[in-house]
Amino acid sequence: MRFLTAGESHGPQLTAIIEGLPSQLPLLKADIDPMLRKRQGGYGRGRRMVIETDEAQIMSGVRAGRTTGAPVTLVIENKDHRNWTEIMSPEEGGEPRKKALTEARPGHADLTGGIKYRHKDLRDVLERASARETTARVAVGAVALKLLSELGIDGVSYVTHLGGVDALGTFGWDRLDEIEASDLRVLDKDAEQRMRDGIDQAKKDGDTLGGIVEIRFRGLPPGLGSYVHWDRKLDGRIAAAVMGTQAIKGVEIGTGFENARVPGSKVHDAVYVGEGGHGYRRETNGAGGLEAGMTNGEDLIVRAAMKPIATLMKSLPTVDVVSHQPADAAKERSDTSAVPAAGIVLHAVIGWVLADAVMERFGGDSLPELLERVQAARSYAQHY
Ligand SMILES: Cc1cc2nc3c(=O)[nH]c(=O)nc-3n(C[C@H](O)[C@H](O)[C@H](O)COP(=O)(O)O)c2cc1C
Ligand SMILES: C=C(O[C@@H]1CC(C(=O)O)=C[C@@H](OP(=O)(O)O)[C@H]1O)C(=O)O
Repeated sequence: MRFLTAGESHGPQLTAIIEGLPSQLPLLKADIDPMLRKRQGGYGRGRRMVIETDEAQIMSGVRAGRTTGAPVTLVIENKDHRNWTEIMSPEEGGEPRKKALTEARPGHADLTGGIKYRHKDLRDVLERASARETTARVAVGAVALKLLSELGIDGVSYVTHLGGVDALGTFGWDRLDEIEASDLRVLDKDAEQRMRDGIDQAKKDGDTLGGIVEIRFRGLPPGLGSYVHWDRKLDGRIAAAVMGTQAIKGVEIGTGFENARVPGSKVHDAVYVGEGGHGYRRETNGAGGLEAGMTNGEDLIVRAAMKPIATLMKSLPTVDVVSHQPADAAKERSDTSAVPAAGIVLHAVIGWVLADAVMERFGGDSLPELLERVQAARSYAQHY
């Protein structure tokens, strides 16, 4: 499968085209919109999220609630565009240049993007670098998650750290409702309050905060991805999708970094004969569900570090790219922290990688065909 996204942060809309979905997949707008709404949430987001009420329009590839096998086009309107029509107009004229942004923000795409694409109004850079684009990837990911759910695979994201405050890392699938009920997506009420206080303080100080999110999937059949060639390894493909997300600066699978500190006997997950004498089971999951670039049937566990937002109200020193004089970095309207939202984005982009790996391994032009093949592979693994 493949997809492309297009659209600027303050342009009229975001567009995504997905190609390669099987036919007969039940798909409604209602399968996509709740995830878009979740991505907008989280304590610490800026005023833009009050303006937008993201919803997807399905413009092709679906009839009567089922995919046809043709490319699926998704459109999400930018409600804020009405305030930016002159500035974002594709027509020539003086108006679009009036609000030129020239004080490059350290940590954002501004300076290098300006040099690379020869822009002196850095708005031409930030409009596409902006994480507004993640709306389109979440819409695409929601479709991928729908496909996975038909195969009995689902996932969740939650926050384990925000701006110096740790939340409980332990997780049980029975606590899903608790995660969804928290606007910081944490399981620990005490930590949640301290995170909230930290965000309030950062906002007062004109500063920003980052954090760590964990994403888990369950129900994955063994053997997605492959060890036979580097670019087919699923851990690499997941890491690329995670690192390809705005502001993500670190990724870990299972107990990744901790593994470097302890002996192998404390790292690797011993294998035992499965329940009733069939199949296999493990009692630990340090591998995070991946061995040699393949799913091993255990839960997939991915952790990602988000840096603090680059736009600071207490500006960092920079240089004006037109006057070439020292300046304070531009103050754009911005989030103070967007860690829970990043978790939703990562849930979506990992969902895409998994759905893509499912289609690659099992193929099938229609969902019933795909289901038969997945079922056969699960049964084979059970009796291997
Ligand atoms: C959900 C989400 C919201 C974000 N909101 C902002 C924001 O309001 N202001 C900002 O400067 N950066 C924000 N970012 C991060 C920037 O888009 C990102 O730092 C920038 O594009 C530079 O890319 P890099 O951090 O990956 O190097 C956000 C990122 C995510 C994932
Ligand atoms: C629009 C979104 O996030 C934006 C991401 C972003 C950035 O620089 O990445 C900057 C801000 O844009 P604006 O100046 O329009 O408020 C965020 O609001 C969104 O998440 O939908």
